[in-house]
Amino acid sequence: MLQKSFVDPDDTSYNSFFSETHAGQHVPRAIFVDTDPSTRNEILSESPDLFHPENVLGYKQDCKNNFFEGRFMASHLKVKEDVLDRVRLQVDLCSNLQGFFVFHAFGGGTGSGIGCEILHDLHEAFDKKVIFQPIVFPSRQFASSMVEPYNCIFSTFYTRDVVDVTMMLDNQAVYQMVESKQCIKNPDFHHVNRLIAQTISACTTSLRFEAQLSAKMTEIVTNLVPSKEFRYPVLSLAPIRGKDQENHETFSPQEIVTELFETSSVLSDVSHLKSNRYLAAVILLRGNEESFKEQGDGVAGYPKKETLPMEANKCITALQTVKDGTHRSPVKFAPWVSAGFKVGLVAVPPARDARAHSEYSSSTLHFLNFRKLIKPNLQNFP
Ligand SMILES: Nc1nc2c(ncn2[C@@H]2O[C@H](COP(=O)(O)OP(=O)(O)OP(=O)(O)O)[C@@H](O)[C@H]2O)c(=O)[nH]1
Repeated sequence: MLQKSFVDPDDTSYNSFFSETHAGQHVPRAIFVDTDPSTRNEILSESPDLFHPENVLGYKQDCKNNFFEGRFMASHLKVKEDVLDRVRLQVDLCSNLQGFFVFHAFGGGTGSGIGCEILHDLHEAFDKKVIFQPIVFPSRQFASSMVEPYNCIFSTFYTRDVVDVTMMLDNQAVYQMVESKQCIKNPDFHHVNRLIAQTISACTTSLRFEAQLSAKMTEIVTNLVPSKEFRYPVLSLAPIRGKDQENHETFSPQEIVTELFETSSVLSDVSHLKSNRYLAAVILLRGNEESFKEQGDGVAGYPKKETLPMEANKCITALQTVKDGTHRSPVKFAPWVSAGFKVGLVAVPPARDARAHSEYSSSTLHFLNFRKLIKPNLQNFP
C-alpha cells in the first residue's frame, strides 16, 4: 500500500499513475480484466490494499484460447460495459489525461478478443486521446497453444485502425535476454515481466518526472509513426546486466546507444534486423549511476535537478556514430532519415528493487519501425 508517509510532498511524480484518496492512500489508475476468475483472486490476495477491488474485473470462465470466443464474451458477459464504466470513473479523476496504455497478449482468447473490443470502445469514447498498445506477441518456442498465431493475425487486423502505437514484445526474445544478459537460469514470467515493465515505464518518464528533454506520449507518436500502417515499433532496452557484472562496467550514452541497436537488446524475435532499414527511432535515456552516487542528495535519493547526468549532444553524436559505422558495421536507416531523432532525457535513474535479481545503472528504450514483420500478414486480408 502506498501511504502518504512514503511519498515526498514535493514529489508529484506519483500523481501521473496514482490518484490520492482523502485517507492519504495512493490508488493506481489501472484496470485489470480477465475472464478467468483465478486472476482476480490472485491479484487481490497478493496486493490486497493496493488496487481498488472494483478495478480488478473477473468473470466465470476463460475464453478457450479463441479470439472469436473472446469477442462473443465481451458482449455476452457485458465486459465492455463494465470496463468502460470503470475507465470513465478513472478519467474523471484525471486532471490532464494524455492517453491510455492497453496491455494485452495476442495469443489467448481474452487478451485478443476482449482486448480488441475494449480498444474499439476506448477509441470511440476518447478519440482525441493517444492509445499505446504494448502487446505480447506469440513466439515459436513459448506458445501455450497451437492457435496463438491465428489469434494474433485476427487481433492485428481488427485493431489496426484504433491504436496509435503498437509496441511489439515477445516472450521468447525476453526469456533469452534474461538468460544470456542477466545470467538467470530457467527464468519465469516474473523475470520477463520485470524487463517488460522497465521498458514500458521508460515511455512515461517525461510524464512522471521533470524532463531535460521531454518525450511525451503525443511527441513519441509524432516522431515515430508517419502513418497508421507503420505503427509497429520494436523496443529495445540497454544496458541489461546480471548482478555479478554490474559493478565491473560503466556506461556512457555512447555505449548505451550503440548497444540499443544490437539484435540481442531487442525485446522481439527479430533475426533479420541487420537486413532491414530503420524508418524512425526514438531514444529515451534516464539518469546514470555515477551522478546518483556522487551527488544524490536530492528528493528520495534522486540526484539534484541541476546536476544533469546526461548530455543531449553526446546522444546525438552516438546516434551519428551508429549510423556511420565508425566502430562497426553501420545501422541502416532509410535514406531520407537525417540526424533528426527524437531523444528524451530524464535525470532520474530507475528505481532499485531489493527483490530484483539484477539491477540497472541506467535504462534506455528506443523504437524501430520494422515494416517487414507485420505488413505481409495484413495483406492477406481484403
Ligand atoms: N510476458 C508474459 N506473457 C504472459 C503472461 N501470462 C501469459 N502470457 C502469455 O500470453 C499469451 C496468452 O495467455 P493466456 O493468459 O493463456 O490467455 P488469455 O488472454 O487469458 O486468454 P484465455 O486463456 O483464452 O481466456 C500466451 O502466449 C502466454 O505465454 C505473463 O505474465 N507475462
